[in-house]
Amino acid sequence: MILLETLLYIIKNGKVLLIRKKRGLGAGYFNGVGGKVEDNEDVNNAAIRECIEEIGVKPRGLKWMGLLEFWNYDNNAIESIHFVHVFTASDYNGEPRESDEAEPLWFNINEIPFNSMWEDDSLWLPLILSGRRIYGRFIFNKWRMISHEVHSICT
Ligand SMILES: Nc1[nH]c(=O)nc2c1ncn2[C@H]1C[C@H](O)[C@@H](COP(=O)(O)OP(=O)(O)OP(=O)(O)O)O1
Repeated sequence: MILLETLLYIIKNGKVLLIRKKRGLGAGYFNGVGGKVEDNEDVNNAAIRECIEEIGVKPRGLKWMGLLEFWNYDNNAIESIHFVHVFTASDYNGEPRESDEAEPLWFNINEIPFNSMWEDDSLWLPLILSGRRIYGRFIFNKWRMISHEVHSICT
């Protein structure tokens, strides 16, 4: 199963807006807003739509910050491969609100709750928050990370 997905981080006044995910893959973890790209949708529009659906705000000033691959094995068989386009946004319209999918919360950029996030996030999110574009590939077995690589993208 190959999946195309998005993640978006709104960064404003030295803080980043995360969600506590309430259901689906990674439920209970803090993460950016995001989800699956729909048929005939580009990744930018998917990132905007997911933000509106999950926390009720329209992000502005979107920047494409990189591509992450999450390969999840179940012993020797591939269970899923996720291609995730990552964006930042510098502003938004509306007021963040909770939905049945997500609870939005602001964190200082240097106080990200990595202990309550996906294992891979501490390896790449600080780079993105410092303005670097990246490519990363993370290999999991039953969603426990077994190897990783992270590269800056030359611009
Ligand atoms: N290892 C990982 N680290 C990370 O930071 N985010 C990950 C991740 N593996 C998956 N994700 C993110 C990417 C994407 O935004 C989201 C996909 O989860 P889901 O399939 O539950 O999506 P949703 O249910 O929110 O999407 P929809 O079905 O479109 O509503 O999880």
